[in-house]
Amino acid sequence: MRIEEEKYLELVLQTVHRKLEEVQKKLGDNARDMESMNDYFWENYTEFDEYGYEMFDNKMALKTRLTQQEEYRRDRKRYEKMLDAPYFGRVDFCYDGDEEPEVYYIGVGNLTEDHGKGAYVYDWRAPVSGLFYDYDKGKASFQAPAGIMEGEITRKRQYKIRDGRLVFALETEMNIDDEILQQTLSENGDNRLKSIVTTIQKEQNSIIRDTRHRIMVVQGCAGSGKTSVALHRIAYLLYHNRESLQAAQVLVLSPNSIFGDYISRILPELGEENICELTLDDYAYRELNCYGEAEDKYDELERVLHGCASEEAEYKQNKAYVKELDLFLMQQEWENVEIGDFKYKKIFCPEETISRFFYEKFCDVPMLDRLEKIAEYLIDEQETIQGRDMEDEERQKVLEKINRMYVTMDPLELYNRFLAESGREEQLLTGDTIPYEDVYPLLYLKYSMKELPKRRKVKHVVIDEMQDYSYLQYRILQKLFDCPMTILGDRRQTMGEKQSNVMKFLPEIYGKEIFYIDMKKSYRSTCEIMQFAEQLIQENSETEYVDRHGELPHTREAGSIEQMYEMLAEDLRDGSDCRTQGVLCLTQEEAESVWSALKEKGIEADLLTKDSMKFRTGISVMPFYLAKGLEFDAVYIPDAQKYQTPLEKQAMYINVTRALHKLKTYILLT
Ligand SMILES: Nc1ncnc2c1ncn2[C@@H]1O[C@H](COP(=O)(O)OP(=O)(O)OP(=O)(O)O)[C@@H](O)[C@H]1O
Repeated sequence: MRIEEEKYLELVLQTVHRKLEEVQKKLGDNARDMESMNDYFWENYTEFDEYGYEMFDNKMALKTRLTQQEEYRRDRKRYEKMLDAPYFGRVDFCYDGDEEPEVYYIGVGNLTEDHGKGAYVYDWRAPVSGLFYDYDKGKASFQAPAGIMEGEITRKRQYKIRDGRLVFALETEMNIDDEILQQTLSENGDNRLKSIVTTIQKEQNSIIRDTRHRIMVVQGCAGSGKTSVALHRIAYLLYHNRESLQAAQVLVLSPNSIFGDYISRILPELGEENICELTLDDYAYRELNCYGEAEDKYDELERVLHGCASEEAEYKQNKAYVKELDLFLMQQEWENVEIGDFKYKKIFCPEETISRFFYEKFCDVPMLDRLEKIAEYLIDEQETIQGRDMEDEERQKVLEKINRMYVTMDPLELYNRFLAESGREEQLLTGDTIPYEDVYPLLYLKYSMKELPKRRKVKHVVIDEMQDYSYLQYRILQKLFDCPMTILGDRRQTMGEKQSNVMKFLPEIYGKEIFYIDMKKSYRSTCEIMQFAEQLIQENSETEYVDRHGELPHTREAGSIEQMYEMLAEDLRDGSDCRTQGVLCLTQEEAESVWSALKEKGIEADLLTKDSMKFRTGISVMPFYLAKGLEFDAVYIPDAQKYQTPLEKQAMYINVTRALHKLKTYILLT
C-alpha cells in the first residue's frame, strides 16, 4: 500500500508544481497586460469619445483583469499550501450499479486537470467529501448536484503528509480514526485556533454542512468545537455560494478583541479571506457616543464581582423591562406629538388630516419618521399641482417645520422621560457616562422610534458565547439583521449569577426558523481535567470526552500570599515547554497583582485587559472573562478558594475548561 500511495503522492505533487508554474505565468502575463492597458489609457484618454463609452469599456476591462489577478493569487496560495500536504483522506466509493469503485482523495482544496474528467484531489467541502466525514465502511450516500448518490464505501484511508512526504497512510474502518484524533488533540496548543478539517466529527459535520435552517442554535459543552464548527461552516457556505456570499458579508459577534485575534487564522488557513469581527458593545458604543460614553459588559461584571451591582441592572435586560419600554413607546405616539394645522407657503394641511395620516395611514412607520413621511406626501402633492420638482432647500425647510410638531426627537431625552415617569428619577442619564444597564435599553428605544438602515451588506451573522447576550440584546439583533445566523454557546459558561438558557426566549424572537442542536462531546481537555470541571457543576452531566489522558489536576495549598506566588512562579518555570500558559484570575485587579508579583520574580508574562487586542504565545495573565473561548496548554488558577458564589463557580468552570493538558489550582489557607 505504501509504494502505491507514495507513487500517487508524487503524481499529485508534480501536478501541483506544474499548476504553480502555470499560475505564476498567468499572474505575470496579466500584470503586464494591465500595465499596457494603463499606458494606453493615459496616452489616449483625451481622445476618447465624448459620451464616455470608451472610458467605460476601459474601466470594465481593467476591473475584469483585477478580479482575475485576485483569483490567480488565491490559486497560487492554494497550490503553495498543497505542496506541504495536498490531501489527508481517501474514500473509495462504488456507485450502485457500478462494478469498480471511484477513488476520491480529500484535501484543503481542489486539484484538477483543466480538461480532465476527475480531480486528483477534492476540496473537503465538495459534496463527495461528505462521505469521508459521515460514514464508516459500508453503505453510504451523498447529496450531489444531480441528486442523492447511493453506493458503498469499499475503502477508507487517512494520511499524514508533511513537507510533501508521506509520514503515514492508515487503512481505517471508521469515519475518523480515534488514534489520529487523539494524536491531534495531544499536540501543544497555539495562540490561534486551528483548522480541524482532517478530523471533523460526524455530528460537527452535520452542522457545518447544514444549509436548510436559517437560524442554527448550537448548545455545546466546553471544548466541543463550537467556535471551530461555526468557522468551518462559514468556509463551507463561502465555498458553495461564491456568487452570492463574500467573506466581507459575514459578521462574527465575538466576546472581545482578544478572541477576534484568536480566531483570525482559521479561514485564511482554509483558503478563504477573513471575515468581519465585532463586539456588540463596540457597536453600541459607536451608536450611542453622541449621548455619552457607553460602558461595556466588563464594567458591569467587575461591579458584580466586587459586590456593588445595582439590583435593577439585570432586570433592565429582561422581557419585563422591554414591556415597560414598549408601553412607554405606545404612549409617546400621543404624548410626544402636538399636531396642528400645517402651513408652508402654498402647502396647507389641516390638523384632522395630519392626525389621520399620523394615526391611520402611516401608522406602520416608526414614530419619529412618520411626520417626515407625511411631509413627503404633501410635497409630492404640491409638485404634482405645480408640475415641477421642489428645490432641495425648500424641501428641507418643510421637513424641519413639520418635525417641530414632535416634543422631542432626542432618544436620550425620551429615555430620561421614561426613567422619570417609571419612578426611576435617581437613575436619569446625565450625558457623561451611560451605565451598562442603560446602554441597550437606550439603543432599543432609539431603534424602535426610527427606521434603522438594514445592514444589507451582512448576509450571515455568527454569535459566539450566545449565553452572554440578554433578551433585550437579541431583540436589538433581530432589528439589526434579518439574515441567516449561527448562534452558539454554553449555558454553563454564563457570566452571570444564573445560567442563561437562551432557548427559553429565542423561539419567541425568531419563531419556527430555529434549529437547535446540542453537542455533548468535548475535545479540548484531557479526561482528568474534564472530570475535575464536572465536579464543579452540580448537575447531572451527559458530557462525553475523547479518551485522552494526562496529568491529574493538582491543587496546592499556600500559607501566605507570598508563598502562593512563589509556587505559581515555580510551576510556570517548570511548564516552559508549553507554548501557551494561562494564569487565570477572578478580577482584573487580581490579575494585575499576580502579574506584578510574577514580574518581581523575573517571570515575563503578558497582562491582558479588556482593551487588549492580541493573544500571544508564552505566559498570559488575565481575568476569567477574557479567557472565554481561548485555550492554553497549561492553566494556573491562583486564589481558588475565592470562587464561592454561583457566578464565581461558573468562572472557575470557565477557567478550568481552558486547559488542554495541565491544570494547577492554588488555595490560600487563612
Ligand atoms: N473534530 C476535531 N478534531 C480536532 N480537534 C478538535 C475537533 N473539534 C474540536 N477540536 C479542538 O477542540 C478545541 C476546542 O474547540 P473550540 O474552541 O472550537 O470549542 P468550543 O466549544 O468553542 O469551546 P469553549 O466553549 O469551551 O470555548 C480546539 O483546540 C479544537 O481545535
